[in-house]
Amino acid sequence: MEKLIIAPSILAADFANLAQETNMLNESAAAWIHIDVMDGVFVPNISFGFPVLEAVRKHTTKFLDCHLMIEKPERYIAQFAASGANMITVHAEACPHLHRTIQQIKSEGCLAGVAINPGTPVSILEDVIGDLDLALIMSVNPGFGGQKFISNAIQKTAKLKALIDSTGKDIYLEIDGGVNQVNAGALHHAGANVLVAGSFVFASADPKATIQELVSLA
Ligand SMILES: O=C(CO)[C@H](O)[C@H](O)COP(=O)(O)O
Repeated sequence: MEKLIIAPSILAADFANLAQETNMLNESAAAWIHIDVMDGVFVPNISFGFPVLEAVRKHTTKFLDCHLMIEKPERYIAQFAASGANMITVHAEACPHLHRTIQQIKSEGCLAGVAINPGTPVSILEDVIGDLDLALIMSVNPGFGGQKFISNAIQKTAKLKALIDSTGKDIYLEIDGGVNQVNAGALHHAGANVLVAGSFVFASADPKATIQELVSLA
């Protein structure tokens, strides 16, 4: 089966010890680090922005996967790119001109992703899928870590995998929210090749072993 990338979300990390948390991820089997940016408008929570991204970037050469849960993200793409993002993922629901925003991300030298909420159908991606480097299915309603996995995400993953395959291109298929050892195998089997995991990793007794456990599912 295809290689599986684990992207631990630092939303669940200890922010007072971010350097140590990042160093732990550097030593782990996680290929990516997931950065959850929330604006208190698109989602009912505020997380962090550029200073935290810059701080993590200072301590790692790993791939930084930035998930923007913000309204009209086109206002800030250049600054996220300059702050160290490798992938910038915007929400389809938050972009009045989605195609233009995807092109803007690429023009800043980053890979471009689009995320969809649990209530948004995969079909919304049909007309942009060929332009994407990554498509992300939210398996919780965005805004908070530690929520319960919505199992319908597994069927959505299979639908998105079929859409990606129809392009003939290599496009990452990422799942975010409530990922753990119980659902990770089914998600990978349905076609996901990037799994975000926040609380499952950081609340575990041995985060590096937990990451290795998820990677080993592939
Ligand atoms: O985007 C997010 C919330 O909006 C988080 O990345 C996601 O919820 C991961 O956290 P957990 O693994 O604890 O569910």
